[in-house]
Amino acid sequence: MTLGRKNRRVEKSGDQKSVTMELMRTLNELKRLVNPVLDSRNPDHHYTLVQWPSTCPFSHRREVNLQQHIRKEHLTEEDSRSLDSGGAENSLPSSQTIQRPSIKTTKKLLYKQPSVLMGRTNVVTVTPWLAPIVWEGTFNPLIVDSIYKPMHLSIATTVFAVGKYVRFLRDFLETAEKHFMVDFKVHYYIFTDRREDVPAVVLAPGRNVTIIPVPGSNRWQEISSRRMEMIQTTIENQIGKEADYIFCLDVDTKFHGRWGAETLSRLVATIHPGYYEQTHEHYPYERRPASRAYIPAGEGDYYYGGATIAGYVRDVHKLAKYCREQLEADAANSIEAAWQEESHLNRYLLYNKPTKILSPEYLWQDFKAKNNEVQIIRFSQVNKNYAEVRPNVKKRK
Ligand SMILES: CC(=O)N[C@H]1[C@@H](OP(=O)(O)OP(=O)(O)OC[C@H]2O[C@@H](n3ccc(=O)[nH]c3=O)[C@H](O)[C@@H]2O)O[C@H](CO)[C@H](O)[C@@H]1O
Ligand SMILES: [Mn+2]
Repeated sequence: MTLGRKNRRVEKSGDQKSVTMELMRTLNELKRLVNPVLDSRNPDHHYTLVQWPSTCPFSHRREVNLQQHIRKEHLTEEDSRSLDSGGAENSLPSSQTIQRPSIKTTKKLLYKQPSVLMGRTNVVTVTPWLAPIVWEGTFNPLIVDSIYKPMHLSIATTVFAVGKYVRFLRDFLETAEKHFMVDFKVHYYIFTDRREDVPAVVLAPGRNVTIIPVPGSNRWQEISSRRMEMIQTTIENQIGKEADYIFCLDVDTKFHGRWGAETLSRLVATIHPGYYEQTHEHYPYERRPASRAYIPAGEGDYYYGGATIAGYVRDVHKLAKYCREQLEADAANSIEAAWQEESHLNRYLLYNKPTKILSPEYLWQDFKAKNNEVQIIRFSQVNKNYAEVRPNVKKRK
């Protein structure tokens, strides 16, 4: 990313001095907006005075004006698009366009007025970095749908059904058709070594399935972990060109309630239902410094489940690539993290905070009784006979 050559020097006359001071202050703000585009300490970066409309005070409009100026004068169209999509490092083809919701409803809606004083009180609904934690009662589905449905988003959904886990597919797909991203374009990518056992499930219009053959394995840990590599490569080869958002879900699950556009964001993680009442010293993070998934004592926000990861395709690609690389580095050192890719995921999310968090409503376990916090179970792991379905046995979590 380079700045235009034409603006090389600061041109200053007497009464412009205070304006210059103000501009200098504004530069700091600007850095927040366009960082790493502009850095006043960088000798390669230059700034110039811009004609300011006399009627325009230094108010909220300055941000808009400065952004427009920078876009017009200094950024290529591609840079501009990169900023629009969060400025994240992009290893995907630039043809991938990511739509962002404009907070605009297409028609007049009647709904209960939101309050600034009343809301959920028995749960925390925002993280300390101001990402929402999605619970029943924190969003109005009517408003959410009216914003997102007109955007005609494409949602990729990956699910692995390797070996005996193919038996979970029918319930997964049938319940997803009832509850998961209803009225959206959903493309399921089913990774399996048993193509002939994939059930034929009737899908709503605009929804389809692609089966991707994968090898079997005699270690469930390997099957679970290898998902990261396959998600990474399938995004590079196919999903990156087709979808706006991606969900990566466990197959030994069923949907029981709405899972809609309230779950869309740049990087979405789900709180694991087994640990949300505990503090981080009790989380099953990887505690051996020899593993790349290591999280030292005293650190940690939440414990995230490996069963649901979601977000913009490019952000999930970055996460999957990271986990794959860490898993491979560990394997080269003959170490396997406590909970395989879930351990690496937790480390990644500690240092790359999710932009939205789904409460345990979105990842429950059938053997757990519902409690006061969880007013609705939307998605839950079915009870399974581990010894029977897994190619090798390991104690359950
Ligand atoms: C609730 C939750 O967060 N679950 C996570 C947890 O245990 P789980 O007990 O949920 O792991 P699991 O046995 O469901 O395996 C994870 C997923 O891998 C696939 N699979 C696994 C084995 C097999 O023989 N065939 C097959 O297809 C399948 O899609 C399954 O849903 O820890 C795992 C660590 O590795 C994963 O992070 C899971 O997502
Ligand atoms: Mn599972």
